[in-house]
Amino acid sequence: MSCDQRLIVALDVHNMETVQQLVEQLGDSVSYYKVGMELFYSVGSQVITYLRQQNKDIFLDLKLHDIPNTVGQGLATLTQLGATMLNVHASGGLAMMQTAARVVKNKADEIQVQRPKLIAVTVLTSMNADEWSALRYNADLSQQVIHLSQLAQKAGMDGVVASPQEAAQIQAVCGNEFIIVTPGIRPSGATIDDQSRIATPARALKNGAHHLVIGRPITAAANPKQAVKDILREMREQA
Ligand SMILES: O=C(O)c1cc(=O)[nH]c(=O)n1[C@@H]1O[C@H](COP(=O)(O)O)[C@@H](O)[C@H]1O
Repeated sequence: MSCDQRLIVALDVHNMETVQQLVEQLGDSVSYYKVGMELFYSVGSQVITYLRQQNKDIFLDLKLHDIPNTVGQGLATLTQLGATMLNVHASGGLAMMQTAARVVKNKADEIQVQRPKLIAVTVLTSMNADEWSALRYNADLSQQVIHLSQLAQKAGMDGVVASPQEAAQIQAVCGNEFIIVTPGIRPSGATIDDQSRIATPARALKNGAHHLVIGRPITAAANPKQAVKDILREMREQA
């Protein structure tokens, strides 16, 4: 089974033993993994070292959201770990994202490594219309996702994290080169869990997503390797 760079498997587990079991089991069928808060806060940078040794690409998803200086200093350290992609929250604002982009570029140049891609989280895929209106922003949810995508592009981000339901609109306003990463992917019949704005892998790709982030439908499956196989087949049918 060949791998597909468009699939990013979210390693939302909290020890190295489980990581190694999953990565060994999935073998060559998966080349790109996401390390998020649960795993990074539990085991630290050893998981990045391990995945690099396995020649895997890594999306280090720590969703930084703070004042520009703090985010910049945090990213300067993270840039040294060797992840393929890092992220911040777009709602941290234009100045914060500009600082983030500048710091990552400067640090990568300084230590002579490939610059990690830097993307911005728009509105979390777990959020539905009711929850959104309780936050009392002026724009409606999808308008806000598009607005934050444009702001991220203006700040020099390489792309955004958004739901597959907004991907087509983002592509229309930000163009094909702007990376769209979509979690909230559920193959038909899968448990929805805490996600809200979801789509199938096929629909997400049709809408213009470059990368699909998929966690529990694979990691909690009785047979994760078979789950990947089924998802890759569906993705290829869309190619
Ligand atoms: O930045 C992310 O990766 C992210 C953003 C978002 O809006 N929604 C979202 O679900 N994610 C992450 O994507 C993964 C989705 O996992 P599953 O719901 O298990 O497929 C989780 O690791 C989330 O942290």
